[in-house]
Amino acid sequence: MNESRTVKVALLGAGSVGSQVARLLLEQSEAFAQRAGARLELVGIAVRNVDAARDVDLPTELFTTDAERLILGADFVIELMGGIHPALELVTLALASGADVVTANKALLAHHGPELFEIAERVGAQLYYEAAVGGAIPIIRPLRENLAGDRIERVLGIVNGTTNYILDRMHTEKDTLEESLRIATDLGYAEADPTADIEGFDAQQKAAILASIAFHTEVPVTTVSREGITGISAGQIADAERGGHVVKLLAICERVTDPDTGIEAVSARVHPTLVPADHPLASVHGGNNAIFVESAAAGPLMFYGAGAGGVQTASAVLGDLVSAARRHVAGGPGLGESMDADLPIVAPEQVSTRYQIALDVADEPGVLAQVAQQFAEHNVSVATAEQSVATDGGHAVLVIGTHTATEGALQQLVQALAETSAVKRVTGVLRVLGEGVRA
Ligand SMILES: NC(=O)C1=CN([C@@H]2O[C@H](COP(=O)(O)OP(=O)(O)OC[C@H]3O[C@@H](n4cnc5c(N)ncnc54)[C@H](O)[C@@H]3O)[C@@H](O)[C@H]2O)C=CC1
Ligand SMILES: N[C@@H](CC=O)C(=O)O
Ligand code: NA
Repeated sequence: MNESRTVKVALLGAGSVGSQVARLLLEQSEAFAQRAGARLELVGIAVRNVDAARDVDLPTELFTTDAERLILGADFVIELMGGIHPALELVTLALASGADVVTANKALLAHHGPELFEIAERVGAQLYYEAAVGGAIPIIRPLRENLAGDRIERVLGIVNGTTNYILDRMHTEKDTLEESLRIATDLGYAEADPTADIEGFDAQQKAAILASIAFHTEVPVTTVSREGITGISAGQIADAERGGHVVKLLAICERVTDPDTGIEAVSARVHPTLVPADHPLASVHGGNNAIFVESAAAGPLMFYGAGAGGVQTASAVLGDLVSAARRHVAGGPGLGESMDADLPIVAPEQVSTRYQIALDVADEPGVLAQVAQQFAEHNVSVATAEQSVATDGGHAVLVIGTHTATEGALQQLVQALAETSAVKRVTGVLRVLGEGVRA
């Protein structure tokens, strides 16, 4: 190895993740030089305001507002600004100029991945993105490299640290969504606009990325059905606990085979899910993430750890940088993205799962029969039913668990229930995680 060689690294963004990447890159330059076979010189950090206060002390002379100029003088560009614009234009510029790019930007990859990978392939540059899914957890490289010789059936888990932190506090501290989000933001977990977290857009983007790699199929982010956690009430959390569950926001990506035709397709979705309290996913606390991968030969694998946080995510970014630098020094082609399977995508209404439906109903005879009739008419089979009188005594609460039903049938059923005279209100609909890691 020739550590006297130097490669130039430009950093875009010095927020929660970027400031930690810069600090570690400066503090551990000797160790990185040994591992990469070249000195990784941080030549500049592009920010919006060079005088802004920062959590980490970094040499002021590194800061610039001229991102384009910085990029054009670099061998590697680390993009940690977030958002689509100007990240898209800057990453495009970097790749087109032949620089390898490391990014943690799932929004950018989910919306513009194919065009960026195409530019990278055309010019022989590399685009690395381990930090974009699961923060510090190695999951992109295992899917792209270690499992490239296997057939993946399902990727399922918790992929957003902010919402896991919030739901965890709603269970354990009986805290509100708003207060928990404030703390998650202070901890550096949340996106610049936390709507991305709580409405499930961030998890949707991650699901699109995971499904694309796992099934060798371009899965557009718009085909991933999404429901966030803003509709989850303290009452639903209490009901979940009474029924031996916890509520988790899950991303579920699976290969499904039509039993009649044998045709395979991909389904990807994100929604709050009732997880049995003794399931491993129920023990994933705080900002942690956990992702199960089920594959034909390897069987079930679980990836667990810090899914958000500045310094934790910096680990994944720097791992990519060292890999990229080694390839740069050693030469040779990097890994290509293989989207050759090109499977069709399952329409959201055809996805099957189990549900739990909570209803406020009139406390009078004949109600159960009316409700049961709606289930029968919509071909949704009842697995469990529990009725209790509401604390105000004015009505009854009915919680019904279903056998597996399609999303389409479920939506029609919920609408019909809402219009049934005995039903005062449909208070909650949650999907239920099935046997093993299935949903
Ligand atoms: N915070 C976390 O736990 C994780 C974040 N990510 C991703 O990493 C990226 C960065 O996230 P954070 O560090 O949390 O964001 P942040 O909001 O804390 O930092 C963003 C930085 O980029 C700079 N920036 C934004 N727009 C700019 C522009 N137009 N020109 C120049 N500078 C600009 C900001 O001034 C700030 O320094 C995002 O893509 C995020 O989704 C990924 C995994 C975990
Ligand atoms: N906002 C994201 C950050 C990491 O991807 C999250 O909370 O998971
Ligand atoms: Na990761």
